[in-house]
Amino acid sequence: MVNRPVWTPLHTRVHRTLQHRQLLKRQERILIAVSGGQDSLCLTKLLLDLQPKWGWQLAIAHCDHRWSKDAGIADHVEQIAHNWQLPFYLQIADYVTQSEGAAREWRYQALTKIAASHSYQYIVTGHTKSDRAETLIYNLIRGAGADGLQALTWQRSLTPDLQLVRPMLEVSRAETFQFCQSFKLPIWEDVYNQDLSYARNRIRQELLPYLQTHFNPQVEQALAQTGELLRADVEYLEQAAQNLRSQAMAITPESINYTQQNSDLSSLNRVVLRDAPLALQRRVLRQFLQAALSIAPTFEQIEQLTFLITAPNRSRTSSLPGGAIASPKTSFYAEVEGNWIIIKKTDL
Ligand SMILES: Nc1ncnc2c1ncn2[C@@H]1O[C@H](COP(=O)(O)OP(=O)(O)OP(=O)(O)O)[C@@H](O)[C@H]1O
Repeated sequence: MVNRPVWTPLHTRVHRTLQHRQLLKRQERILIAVSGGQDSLCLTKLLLDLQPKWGWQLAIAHCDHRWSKDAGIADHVEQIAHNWQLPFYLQIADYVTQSEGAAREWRYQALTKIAASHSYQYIVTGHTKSDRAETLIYNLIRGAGADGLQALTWQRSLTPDLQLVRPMLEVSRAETFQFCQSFKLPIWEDVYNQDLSYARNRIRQELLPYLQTHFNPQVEQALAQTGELLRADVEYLEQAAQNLRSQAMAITPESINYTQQNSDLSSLNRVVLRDAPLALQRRVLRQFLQAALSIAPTFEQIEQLTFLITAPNRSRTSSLPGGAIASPKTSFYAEVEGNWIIIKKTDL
């Protein structure tokens, strides 16, 4: 007789979320990113139990940052994969990453590499509603716009063939803990989670409990909802900005003239932008700078370009960084020529 998994309300919720949001397809090959902590263990158990309904092929991937305090986690996760009879893939960092940010970047690269070499179309992570609330606060303090505050999204493309999916953004950390307890899942206690020198940990352990006690007992839920509302707003605005940008960059005899004169530079028709709302103007200009110079523009750089939409002929920005296309001998700036805002290059 086949042992049916014990079904909980959380199983039903995640199953419905996957259906409703169309996050994962049936029969797909899915790589679960497992750190060994409560969230990714909870996710693995849920997907394993849902697997007969969806026909997925599941596997576990773990990234070893080679931090001394992490010694033993990789073996622990491998043992879990073995017990659940799932394929296990391990990537070990070539060198020890220092910052949280660098570790995260390496981790996503490592996961992408595993997925590409074993033909997985999805990587799933155990991010929760609590992570969403923390990320929102973290980015708010650093001065992010709506894009930073939408924080974690349900899915995004890592490469044209690979999606990152976060199926548990409506589940709280308290719930994943409860779930792991009730199924006696072997959680690895991450010692870094106690270290208050990491901003995220201080937000989780001090700031959120403070807000909960003194301002709103449901603060986590409220912040996660704000993140979700902003996610939909950002998606809509980005799409509208892309449409407007293609109009402003449409090839006309005038623009051909400019591109012939300056074959490597980009131009944008400012007349098309003039009557657009400021929110769209800023987004178009950010996309334009990103595409032309391969940079993530700052607030000030975007503001300088926004000013050019109505500025007199020949107005220009101060020097702009060249990102991937920079060399020590060149610098860039944007200048108004008639109806056009043009990115120009000067040789120093
Ligand atoms: N070492 C690891 N190996 C594999 N997966 C990991 C590892 N660390 C984290 N993950 C995955 O990422 C999820 C989030 O982990 P955590 O919150 O620690 O990372 P984070 O740095 O905040 O991530 P992000 O920047 O994506 O928000 C985990 O639930 C797990 O799915």
